[in-house]
Amino acid sequence: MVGGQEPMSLAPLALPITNGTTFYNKYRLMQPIGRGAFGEVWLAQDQAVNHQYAIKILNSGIGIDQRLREAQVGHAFTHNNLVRVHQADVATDGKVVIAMDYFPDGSITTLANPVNFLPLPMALRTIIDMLQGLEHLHSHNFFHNDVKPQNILRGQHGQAKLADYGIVGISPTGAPVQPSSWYVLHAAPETVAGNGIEARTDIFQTGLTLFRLLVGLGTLEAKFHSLGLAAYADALVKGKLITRTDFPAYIPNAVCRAVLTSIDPDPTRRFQSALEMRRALEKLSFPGHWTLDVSGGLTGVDAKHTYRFEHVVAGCANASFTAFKRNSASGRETRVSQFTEKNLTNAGATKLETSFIKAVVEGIVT
Ligand SMILES: Nc1ncnc2c1ncn2[C@@H]1O[C@H](COP(=O)(O)OP(=O)(O)OP(=O)(O)O)[C@@H](O)[C@H]1O
Repeated sequence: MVGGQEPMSLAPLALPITNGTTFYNKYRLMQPIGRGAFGEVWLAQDQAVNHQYAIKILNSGIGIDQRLREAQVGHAFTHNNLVRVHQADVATDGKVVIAMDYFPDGSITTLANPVNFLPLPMALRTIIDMLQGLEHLHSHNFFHNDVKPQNILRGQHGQAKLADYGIVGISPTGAPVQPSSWYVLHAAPETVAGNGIEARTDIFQTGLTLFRLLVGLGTLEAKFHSLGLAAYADALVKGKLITRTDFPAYIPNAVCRAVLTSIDPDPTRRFQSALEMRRALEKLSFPGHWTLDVSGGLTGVDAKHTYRFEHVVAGCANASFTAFKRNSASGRETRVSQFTEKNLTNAGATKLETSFIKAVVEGIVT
């Protein structure tokens, strides 16, 4: 059970963190696989049972109890969508070493296309999976409080696994608790206002995570850098940081609404539970989506075709829009006459482009 009571033994030596170092006579470090604010993560071989683990080595900047709590939370739950911690220990130099399941595919951020977003079905699937992990944590009154793309790992069968329990809040009753810290890009209004974290705070962070998966992993960071901390927090609190216009045309309205509901500044207007949010997302299914091809152009994809378009502007009142679809099996490309027109204004061509993009997602291109 969580609560600082796990047995621990002191490792005899403060060891260097480098290839070949062996912790606790069994975890032999093989290669670094990631770095966070509080330490680093290594792939290690457990020489006793011949199995690979991810070893997180947490530096001594924060108290041992708090760092061990991360391990205790990760050890307390066994769930298909939560990363499991197997063991933890404290070295004599104060480093905390945590052994957890190793996921060779890393975080879902590795699936992003050249402009840093995930295909719509993959983004929705990831969040639906991850919400099941959150449901499990919430059912025990644990609030994750660090939901973000880097903390969602890819399991053996492609399923999303929520990781990193470093700033989890544990509530005896389910009431809000004060977090030890929070991730500034995803800070919910109630957290900024000093009212702590609760299950709906994780919903807020999940909404921002979904937004980043759909629109661009770096989108919030870019807003943060252009606005500065105070204006960014103010916009989040007022519900103005992300509006409908921040979503490109290839994100369906129902998905935009789900994101905007989950990041409503008023927790009572968000999805009220991870289950409610999951059920809402499970209803959203689209035959097509758009991604970027290697040359930087948008490419539509569905089960049978790929789609592209040419939007040519020859003068202020002389634009044309041509839509194409290519049969994926035969490779044959044809024009889509329903969405092809000449002698348009640029605004008219842009309108047709938006309609085509949406039609591909909704599967209504004939
Ligand atoms: N169990 C694991 N298996 C495979 N890769 C992992 C595992 N745990 C973490 N990683 C990789 O290491 C990276 C760093 O993880 P870590 O939890 O230390 O930091 P973070 O979440 O990125 O940052 P912070 O600690 O600042 O929130 C992750 O983004 C992921 O790519």
